[in-house]
Amino acid sequence: QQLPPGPVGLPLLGYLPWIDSRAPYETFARLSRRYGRIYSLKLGNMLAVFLTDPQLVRQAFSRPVFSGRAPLYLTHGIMKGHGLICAEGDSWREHRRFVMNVMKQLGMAGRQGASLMESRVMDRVLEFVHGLQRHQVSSTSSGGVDLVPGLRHCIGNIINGVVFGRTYAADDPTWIWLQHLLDEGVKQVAVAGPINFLPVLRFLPRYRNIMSFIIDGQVATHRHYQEIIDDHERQLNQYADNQEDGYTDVIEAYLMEMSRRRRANEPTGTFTIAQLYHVLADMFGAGTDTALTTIKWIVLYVILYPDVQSQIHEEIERVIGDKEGRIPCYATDAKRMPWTEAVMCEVQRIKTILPLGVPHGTLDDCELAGYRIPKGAMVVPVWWAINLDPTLWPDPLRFRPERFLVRASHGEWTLSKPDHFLPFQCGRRMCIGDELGKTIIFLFTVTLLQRFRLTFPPDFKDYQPVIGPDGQQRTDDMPHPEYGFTLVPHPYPVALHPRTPPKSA
Ligand code: HEM
Repeated sequence: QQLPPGPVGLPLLGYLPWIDSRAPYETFARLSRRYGRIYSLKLGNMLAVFLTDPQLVRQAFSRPVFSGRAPLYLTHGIMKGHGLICAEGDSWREHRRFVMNVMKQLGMAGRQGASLMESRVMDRVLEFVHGLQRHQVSSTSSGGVDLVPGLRHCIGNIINGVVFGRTYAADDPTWIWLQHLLDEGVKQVAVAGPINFLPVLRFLPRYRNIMSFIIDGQVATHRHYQEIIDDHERQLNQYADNQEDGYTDVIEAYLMEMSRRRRANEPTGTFTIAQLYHVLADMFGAGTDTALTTIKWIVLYVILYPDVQSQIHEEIERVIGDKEGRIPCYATDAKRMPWTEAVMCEVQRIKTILPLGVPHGTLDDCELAGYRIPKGAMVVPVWWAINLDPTLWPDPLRFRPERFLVRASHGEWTLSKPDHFLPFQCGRRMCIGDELGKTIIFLFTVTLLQRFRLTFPPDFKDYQPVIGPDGQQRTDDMPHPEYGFTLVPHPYPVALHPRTPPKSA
């Protein structure tokens, strides 16, 4: 059997010199047009296999042999396969099962936990919109507001509550530092990308500084996590008799599991404090950046498409109401708001925040689509190509939420997500925070639009709607997004026009 076809690169470097460093996803989407639905190339010494057919991604990611992570320097060399995102084998299996169960018990996963998840998320959503309502006068008259700091603070605190059992005040210096580390860390990891394939680069001064930043940041965060863990241990010792009452966050659950194993004379196995640090960092990083980035794109698109925004306003008015000020509820309102849901899906399609997904790795030699895939290969689902494939999505560069709607037998529009729409990936490693992520995105977006009409401030001209030759508005030549771990829109300010008088202003 042969390897999948693909371009030949240079010795040692492989195809690295030809990759567009600002938009690698464009390079890999372009290659798929030449080599088809599965192709391979060398990145440094590593064989990378690219999948641009969603059926092939489903097929591969459902198989145990494809459930590893690629042996990148950052995941295997720095993170040493700890935590959840970088882990493989028994440690990954045990921790994934454990964390999914904890999320369920905390009401943060699955429909059955809807009400608890709603209330935790909604507290932070209200904090966010109340903060905006206090600033709205200056925002419409001047250069607008930057929604990102408030969003990052509130979304971060949702995850903090679940993971660490604590939230921070917006001006808490520790919190400002933690957010900076995440933000900067994501950027630096992206810049350090080539080290993954050519670890020798880490000795060059440019990369040495980045590696120091990443490693020092890791040591400092772990030190902070240890203080939080110590607090939890003190609490648990104090209330040792009531441990059957259950836990309220991931740290507590983890410590209780370690103590249960010790009392039962079971080996603690892969459950160690070092491993806990990484699980906490993974959940904080994976949960905050993804949801925040998705909301940034949604807000941008509803500003660029005012008619789309008006239709969301109409739906909010009809289902939730503006005037009485009832707060939205994901569990009951989302299914009655197909247009709003379709807009969110269409944004996730047209601006895939993980255009190269989260790559997997092969744990053994195997076969896919008739080709030989060796052990230790990196397997990359090219969502950028899949989500813009004209055979799956007609006129893919047009922003058309209608593509996610079908007319039901009773004549009403309902949401319909095709099988090839997979923003949380699929199979054995599929995102464990999908329900929480969807709840956060829905509640922040809908509550914001319930209270405000959003535009750019009059003097902001970075984004201009472009009308294509067919007379339809297009957005394919908007300012270049920034690509790190996620694809982030070029920053923009927002003018907030209140739709209902704020109650307490
Ligand atoms: C819009 C929001 C989100 C998106 C688009 C998203 C997307 C993804 C994707 C594509 C993966 C890779 C799956 C794979 O390797 O096959 C992933 C993994 C993961 N996600 Fe999310 N995610 C989101 C929110 C969250 C939240 C809120 C959490 C939890 C706090 C979370 C926790 C994780 C974890 C722990 C993994 C690693 C799973 C594993 O390796 O077994 N995610 N996510």
